[in-house]
Amino acid sequence: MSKTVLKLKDASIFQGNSLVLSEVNLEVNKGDFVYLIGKTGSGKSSFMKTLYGDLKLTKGEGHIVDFDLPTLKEKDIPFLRRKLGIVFQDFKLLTDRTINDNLLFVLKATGWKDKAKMKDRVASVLKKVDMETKGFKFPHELSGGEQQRVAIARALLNDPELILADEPTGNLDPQTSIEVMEVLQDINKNGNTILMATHDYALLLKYPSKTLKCDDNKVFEVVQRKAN
Ligand SMILES: Nc1ncnc2c1ncn2[C@@H]1O[C@H](COP(=O)(O)OP(=O)(O)OP(=O)(O)O)[C@@H](O)[C@H]1O
Repeated sequence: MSKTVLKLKDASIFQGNSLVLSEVNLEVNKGDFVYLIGKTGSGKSSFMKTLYGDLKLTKGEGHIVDFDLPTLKEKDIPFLRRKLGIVFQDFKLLTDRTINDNLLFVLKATGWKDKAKMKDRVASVLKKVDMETKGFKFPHELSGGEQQRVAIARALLNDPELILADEPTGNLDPQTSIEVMEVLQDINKNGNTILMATHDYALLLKYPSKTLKCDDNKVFEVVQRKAN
């Protein structure tokens, strides 16, 4: 049986006092690629934030990579995030240092000590996203698509059990979106589990996969018709 990396049962997601999503039930298993879609304001980001501990789960049950969300303490959040790889729409690279130093910074912050192993790890994740020759560059010297590939490499550093990608192609043109999507597809084929929020329906059609939709304060699975 495949391992469950995320499970929510009758969960409600709030922003302050306002209810964003209710009766959320879902399960993501190891190796899955799952889309989360829905129009602006439907709750995709709030949903993602709940999963990485930025919003508290106050109602219902939630379990993610061996962490229990309702009882998650502030001090547990860094440990939860070490088991997750998070990719944002706006890349969030540190602009004052090179790509290599961006990645080394994360390794240092997550307890890595051995310099040679750190260097190898950085080279290995950059290779996975086809950026192994660009480590010496600064973020502003890279295109948006390249920066996002680096952000994906950064998410892979600690071998995450689940990658949460919140609109990873939201700032990219259609062709570059496809290139970034190819990277995500590749790492999924290599065994990484991915939950990706998007409003890019073209990507869904091109790369069909399990799809959850936020609408009317609920999350439900959409059955995609396969193109003949
Ligand atoms: N920090 C906040 N404080 C209060 N309400 C918020 C906050 N962030 C979002 N909301 C509200 O929560 C609801 C869901 O927003 P959310 O950002 O999760 O939607 P979304 O589907 O991710 O939208 P988008 O695609 O525009 O990012 C909206 O009604 C929004 O106004």
